[in-house]
Parts: sequence; C-alpha cells; structure tokens
Amino acid sequence: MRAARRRLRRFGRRATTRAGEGRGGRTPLRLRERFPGSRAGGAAGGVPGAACPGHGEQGAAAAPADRHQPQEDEAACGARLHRLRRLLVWVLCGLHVTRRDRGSPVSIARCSRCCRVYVAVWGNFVNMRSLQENGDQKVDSKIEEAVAPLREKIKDLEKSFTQKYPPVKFLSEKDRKRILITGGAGFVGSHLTDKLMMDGHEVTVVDNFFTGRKRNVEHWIGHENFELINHDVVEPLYIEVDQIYHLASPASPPNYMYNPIKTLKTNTIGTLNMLGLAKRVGARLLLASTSEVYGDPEVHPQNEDYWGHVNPIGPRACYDEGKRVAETMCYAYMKQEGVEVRVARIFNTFGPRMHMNDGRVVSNFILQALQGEPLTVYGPGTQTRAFQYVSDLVNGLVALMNSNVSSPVNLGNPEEHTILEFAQLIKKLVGSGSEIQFLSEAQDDPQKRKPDIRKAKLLLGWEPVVPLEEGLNKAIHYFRKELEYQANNQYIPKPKPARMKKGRDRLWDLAVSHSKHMGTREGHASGSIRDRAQTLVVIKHSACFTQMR
Ligand SMILES: O=c1ccn([C@@H]2O[C@H](COP(=O)(O)OP(=O)(O)O[C@H]3OC[C@@H](O)[C@H](O)[C@H]3O)[C@@H](O)[C@H]2O)c(=O)[nH]1
Repeated sequence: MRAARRRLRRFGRRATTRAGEGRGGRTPLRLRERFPGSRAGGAAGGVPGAACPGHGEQGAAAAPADRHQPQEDEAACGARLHRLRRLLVWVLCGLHVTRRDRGSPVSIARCSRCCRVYVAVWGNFVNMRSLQENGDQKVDSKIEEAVAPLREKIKDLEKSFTQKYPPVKFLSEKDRKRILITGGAGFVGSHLTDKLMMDGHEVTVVDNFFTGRKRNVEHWIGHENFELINHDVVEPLYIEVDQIYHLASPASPPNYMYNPIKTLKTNTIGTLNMLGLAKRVGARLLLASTSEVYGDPEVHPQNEDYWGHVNPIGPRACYDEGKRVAETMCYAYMKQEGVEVRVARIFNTFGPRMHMNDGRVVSNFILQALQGEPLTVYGPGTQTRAFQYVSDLVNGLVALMNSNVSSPVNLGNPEEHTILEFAQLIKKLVGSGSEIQFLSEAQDDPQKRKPDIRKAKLLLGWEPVVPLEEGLNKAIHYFRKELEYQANNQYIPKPKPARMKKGRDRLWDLAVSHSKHMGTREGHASGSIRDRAQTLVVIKHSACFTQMR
C-alpha cells in the first residue's frame, strides 16, 4: 500500500499535461495517468470517465479535469461503451474491497494491482477497437479509391447530358415579349431566333421543315423560353403572342419553283392565317417580303416607292406575286382591322446554316469551289446582285419590328457586284482552281439589283456593317465543315441547279433535281422515257413531295 502511495506521488510530480497546468488540479492528473485514456475525476456518481477509444488521446488530454464537467465525450462515445467501462470499474471496485478500504474509483486508482488489471483489460479493448477501426478505414479508403474514377465518369456524363445554352439576358415581365417566328428553323429564321432568345424573349418557332431544319435551332431545345412547333402556316394556328415575325416560305428560286402552288398557298393563305392570329391576339406582325417584288427592275437602285416589274405568269411569279399579295394583305389588315404591320423587303442574303441544297448562287459557288467543280454562271454573268450577311439582316428585322415605321423598308447591302465578279471572288477566297462554266440564262432573271437603303438608315438608324469578304469567309468555313461532316458519312451532296431552263417542262427539271437530291446517279434521270417515268414515280412517293402538296 505504501509503495502504491509512493508511485502516486511520483506520478503527481511528473504530470505536466496542459489540462492539468491550466487547472492546477493534481489528483485528476494522477488519475488520468493511471487510467490511460480516461477523464480525470470520473462521472457524476463516482464512476471515472473514459475517453472513447475512437477519440484517442487528444480527447482525453484536452478534457476538462473537473469531475462535475458535463459528459460530452461519453455522450459522443455512445452509451454502450460507457456502460462497458462502468462495468469494468464496478468489477474492480468489488474485487478491491479490503479491511480498510471499501473499493471506490479513487481507491482502485491508488491500487497498483487494480490499475494493472484495468490497464490490461481496457487497453486490450481499446487496441482491438482501434485495430478494427484501422481495418475499417483501410477498407473505406480502398472503396473510395475504386469509386473515385466512377464518380468522375458520372460527373462527365452529367455534364454531357446537361444542356448548355448560349447566354440569355434576363428581361422583366414588362420588357419580355412572347414572339412567334414562322419559318424559325430556316436559314434566316434560326439566326433571328438566336438573337431574340439571347435578348431574353420567349420565342415560339413554327416550321414545317420543308427547307428549315431542326438542327438549326437544336441548341435551344429544352430552354424554358423556347418552343418548337412542327406546323404548316397554311393551317390556322391558335397561340398567344405579342409579336409575329412571318418568315415562312421557301426563298431560293429552285425551292420556290419546286411546287409553285404550295409557294403561293404559303404566301397567301399562310399570311392570311398569321394576320388573323395577329388581329385576334393584338400582336404586331412583320412580313419578310423580298426584293423580288421589284421583279426585273427598271429603276436602279431600287427604292421602296418603286412598284416593280414582275412577269405575273413567269416561273418566278409564284414567289414574286405571292409576296406582293402578302404585302397587299398586310396593308388591308392594317387599314380595315387596325393590325400593326411591318414589311421588310429583303435583298440577297447569305451566311452559315444555308442548306447544302439551297441552290442560290452563294451556296452553289462556295460548294463548287470547295469541291473543285466548275462554278456554274447562268448567262454571261453580267447580271448584278448585292449580298448582305445574315447578322446584318437580323439586326435590321428587329429594328424594324420595334420601330413605328409601318410602310415597307428595304434591308440589304448596297455593295453591288456582277455574278462573274462574285464567282472570281469566291474562287480566290476558297483558294480553288475550279473553272468558271457559263450555262444558259435563267428565265426572267433580274438583270440588276441593288437596294436603296436611305429609308432604313434614316428611320431605323440601320445599315449593314459586315464587309462582304468577312461574311464570305464565315460562310466558306461553315460549308467546309458541312462537307467534312458529310464526307464522314460517305455522302457529299451536289449543289442543286438553280434555274428554270427554257423549253423544258417543270416535271422533267423536277425529276433531274430530285434524283440528285435523293443521292441517285445523274444518269438515272436522263435517257429513255422509261427512266423518266421511273423517276417521276420516285418523286410522287417521296415524303418531300407529299409534304409539298
Ligand atoms: O449556280 C448559280 C446560281 C445562281 N446564279 C445567278 O446568280 C444570281 C442570283 O441568284 P440567286 O438564286 O442566288 O438569287 P436571286 O437573286 O435570283 O433570287 C433571290 O432574290 C432575293 C431573295 O428574296 C431570294 O433569296 C431569292 O429569290 C442570278 O442571276 C442567278 O441566275 C448563277 O449564275 N449560278
């Protein structure tokens, strides 16, 4: 017993834990030395406290020495561990009873034999637990190692599935408009969609996908401000909108000549339907009219007061007269029904998203130059055009829609070139060695065209800003990519012929162009009457033809 006391005194002198220094209590330090991992002083009720083996030495050393300190550590350890330690101390107390000493936590702490037993039993238990925990940690880290790459893969997958949209402005309810764009999946319509979406408006695109493509607007699909409807404007449409950009109509000569009746229906019945919608919901309507209302002009450059020179029964009449009557309808609705209308007379426009089979001169020349084929100039190439880049047009359309100008406005780039000059420029920009091939002149082809844009400048503050070469380089880049894409799929389409040859019937030209469009050999459409009949059967059964009826 004396030896035990001596040992206790030595412990007291050596004890220098920070908790002990801070509080100056000696007994608790001694008890902690004797019961490794225990909290000095024990729990209320005379049971010495013990640090959870899982909490290790730090918990014990930093624990307050006051025996009446709340038992946060025990609580954290869990009731089971606490009971176990109490049981051990209780057993030791029972064993320790001597003649002078009744066996208490303090008395067993002073007894070297009890201390040895306590240390052996509790120490083994602590070791076992820490071994088990180390094992658990090792298994956990192994699992973590195996799972980490999977987690990365899931993140990547989530990223690829999460649709990233181009940045969109936030507009207040007051400024945000519900806008309908008919033909919004087409070449011009899709660029207009981009602008209005990015400006923060709610855009509904209506398209029958005759010349439009879902691909042109796919980057907006799923966006809360965007809606895509597969609908033909020849049928009525009932939606709620504030503004209507009415662009629906084939615009390239081979496309609008493909089915003149359908072109007429789209521009007449389609425009009537959209004006009816505008009247019903009180929306403002902008009609995408055309420089073709001037026909083969006798006034140069063409200003908005010029009435035009159109052959009403020629191959272009379905489009030219269709747009002229569409303008007439707009002003009838404005005067009779009070519908707010805007009319844009759009001159030749080019840029990315033109269809590979569009057939207009820009896409034809670029594709021919890129593929090393002859550039097909119709006639001597002295006819002139002025080409604007699509972003300039889109800015003009939006400016006109939001202006108070209800009379027609020309939108075009006044930089005029002959078609031959244009062919040479494209050859140079592409760096192509293609020849220039002169073919027979197209019927009723306008010989001169150049917009007078003084009205747009004055009333809209608009004028084109993209230089021709810069725009052409962008278009060349786009078509080069398209060719690469198609080459990877083993299919390179040939440009569609863009003219109506004199002396041939419409169905024959249709058959030739369609056989090319369907990727069949050119020879299939030429030669015998039997071949020709077969081609016409193919056309009749194609989805395209059905859609156009
Ligand atoms: O391969 C070709 C294609 C066209 N051309 C010529 O290039 C000129 C422009 O022809 P396009 O087919 O591009 O366009 P067009 O000017 O005839 O009609 C266009 O006018 C304005 C718009 O509203 C329409 O996009 C479209 O009708 C025409 O003189 C045409 O004969 C060629 O010399 N070779």
